[in-house]
Order: sequence, then C-alpha cells, then structure tokens
Amino acid sequence: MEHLLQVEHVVRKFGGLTAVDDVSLYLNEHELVALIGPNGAGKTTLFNLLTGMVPATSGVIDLRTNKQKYDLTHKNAMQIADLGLSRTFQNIRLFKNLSVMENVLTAMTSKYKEGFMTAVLRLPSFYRTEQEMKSEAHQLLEIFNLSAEEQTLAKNLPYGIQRRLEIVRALATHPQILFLDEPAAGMNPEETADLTDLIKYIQEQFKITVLLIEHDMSLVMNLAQRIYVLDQGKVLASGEPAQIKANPQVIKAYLGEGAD
Ligand SMILES: Nc1ncnc2c1ncn2[C@@H]1O[C@H](COP(=O)(O)OP(=O)(O)OP(=O)(O)O)[C@@H](O)[C@H]1O
Repeated sequence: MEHLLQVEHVVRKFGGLTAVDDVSLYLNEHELVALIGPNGAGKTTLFNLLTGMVPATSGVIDLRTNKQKYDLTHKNAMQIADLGLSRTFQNIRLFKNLSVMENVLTAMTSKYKEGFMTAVLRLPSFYRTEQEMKSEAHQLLEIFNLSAEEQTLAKNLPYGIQRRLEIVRALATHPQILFLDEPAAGMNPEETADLTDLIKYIQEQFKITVLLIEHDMSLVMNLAQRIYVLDQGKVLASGEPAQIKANPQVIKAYLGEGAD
C-alpha cells in the first residue's frame, strides 16, 4: 500500500549527536497518529525534518499527493508548506501584538496569493478575497470557541487559548497534514479533555491527517489510531494504543510501571 507520507531511514546528526537515528515511519490519509517518547528522544527534530526546518543528514521523506510523489528532503520549509504540511510549535509562535482575527488572517495570506498591485490599489478582487478570508476566519474561530476573542490581542489570551489559536492558524492554511507539537502542554485536565474532542472533530471535519507529539497520555490514548515511540532517536515501538500500553520496552523506557 502506498502511504501519504513515507519516511525511510532518516538520520539527523548535530555534530557528534545523532538526534534522529534511522527512523522509518508512515502516515496514511486521514490518520491520527501520535509520536511519544522521553525528553530528548528526537520528536521535535523529526517534526523539523518533516516540515523542512532542518535538512536530513540522510534518508528519504516521500509525500504522495495529487498522483505525484515529492521527495521532501530536497524541499525547504516554504515549499513543504505549499504542499499542504502545516505545524504548530512547542513554544507558541503568535504575533503577540496582533488581534486573534489578525493572527488568523496573516496565516491565510500564504494561501491567497493576491498580486501586490491589486492589494495596494484595493481593486475589487482584493475586497472579494479579503471578504472570503474574513468569513472563513470567523468560521474557524467559532469552531474553536474563540469568537468572543476576535479583537483581543494574542498576548492578552490565557496560555491554553493561545495554544488553540496556534492550531487555528495552522488550519487556516488548509493543510493536508497537520503536525501538532505538544498541543496540550500547560493545559489543565479539563482544557486537555476539550482539546482532545476538538482535535478529533477537526481531523474528521477537515479530512486531514494529524501527527502529534504529546506527553499527556490521556490525550494520546484517547485520540491516536497508531503510536510511534521514539527513544534516543530510534523507533522503539509502533502500534495501536493497546499494544503500546502493554509493551514492556515502552513501559521501561517511557510510560513507567502502573501506566493505564
Ligand atoms: N539545533 C540543535 N543543535 C544541537 N542539538 C540539538 C539541536 N536540536 C536538537 N538537538 C538535540 O537533539 C536531541 C533531540 O532533541 P529533540 O528536541 O528533538 O527531542 P524531543 O524528543 O522533542 O524532546 P522534548 O520532549 O524534551 O521536547 C537532544 O539531545 C537535543 O539536545
């Protein structure tokens, strides 16, 4: 079977340290997959490789879409984003002094490539596009329960809501694959439960593939169809949540005794 994303024998070295060590994995269309593992296991580095933020030392990353195959190891972050791969960051990256609405609109501009002169002269097509963008942004913010905050500056939002806004921004680019780096970090159990429902909802509604890094096992076990466990740069195990929970190596390296 051909996969949407196929990672084969990918390695990333930083000097003498091998952060990602011969990793192979795949994502199918409309799958929700989790990447877990101890601190320093190489999870974020793998995200950086998949989204073109750091080049691989060796290996192949193939994306199969629109009946074409693209080798992502030869593309930069902008080209990969254009192919429909979008991400959030562990350390939130919002425009802190822009409003919630402006944050979403700026994310959309990569999709709507209006000519510079059309924008400067404010020709009719610019308004039409701006209108479309605003209408879509309203819809997205409503789904994420952020309508009341549209005019609030990002810096004035509580941390958990900033995380939700980051996901809205990533979705605003109409991704085919969404990479979420610790979406529940810093959230309380209630916020995490809400976020779990929301991620499931957007994956189904927008028919996207999601790969998420997360330390919160309630979110991972409730949400993921498959899980990859990274340890010291290598894939220690992969499988369905029940298999991962029962894997003695995973329990030893990461989950700990008594994990449920
Ligand atoms: N730019 C870099 N230069 C040098 N070393 C790096 C760089 N980025 C990551 N590393 C190292 O690579 C290893 C993997 O780090 P990475 O951040 O990918 O782990 P992680 O699994 O995401 O950890 P965490 O769960 O703490 O976020 C670590 O030892 C880290 O110090």
